[in-house]
Amino acid sequence: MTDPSTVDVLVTLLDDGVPAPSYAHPGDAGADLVTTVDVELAPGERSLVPTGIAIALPEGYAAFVHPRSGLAAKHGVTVVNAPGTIDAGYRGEVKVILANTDPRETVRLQRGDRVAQLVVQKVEHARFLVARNLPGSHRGEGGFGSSGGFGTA
Ligand SMILES: O=c1ccn([C@H]2C[C@H](O)[C@@H](COP(=O)(O)OP(=O)(O)OP(=O)(O)O)O2)c(=O)[nH]1
Ligand SMILES: [Mg+2]
Repeated sequence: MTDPSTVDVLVTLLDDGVPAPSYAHPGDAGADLVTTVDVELAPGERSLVPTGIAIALPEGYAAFVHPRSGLAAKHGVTVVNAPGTIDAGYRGEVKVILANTDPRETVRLQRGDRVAQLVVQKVEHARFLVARNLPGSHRGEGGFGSSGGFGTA
């Protein structure tokens, strides 16, 4: 497999001992983010978690904070606003809004744990052209399960 194309992103490390984001495997889409603090999440609780990094994305890019599937599957930990959007112009600390969806178990995360992953993507800016009518399409206005789905289809 060939490696994905790359883009240079400047990172400042705001916390000694916190690594720059890194990809666990060469072809991974997401670079792991760690928490700089210990976090305890009771069932249903959420927390704004610092990652110890700030980044400068080139114009025309954004980064998206995604949950990690292992934490989600094993512990019910997710990112509330998934995917969180990091704008190219944002220079503050990247933070992750974690929540514990498990109905019973408290989750304890430790400083240095990888809690989310950052996906860097090219983004387009739209010119929103106001029109009275939109061109027809096969789907039309159908949505929200119009193509069938579970059980009663
Ligand atoms: O998961 C996230 C989401 C956002 N941000 C930072 C970077 C982003 O550029 C900024 C604003 O995010 P967003 O536009 O989603 O939040 P908002 O509620 O619209 O705030 P604002 O009025 O500052 O745009 O907050 C994070 O660090 N983590
Ligand atoms: Mg905003």
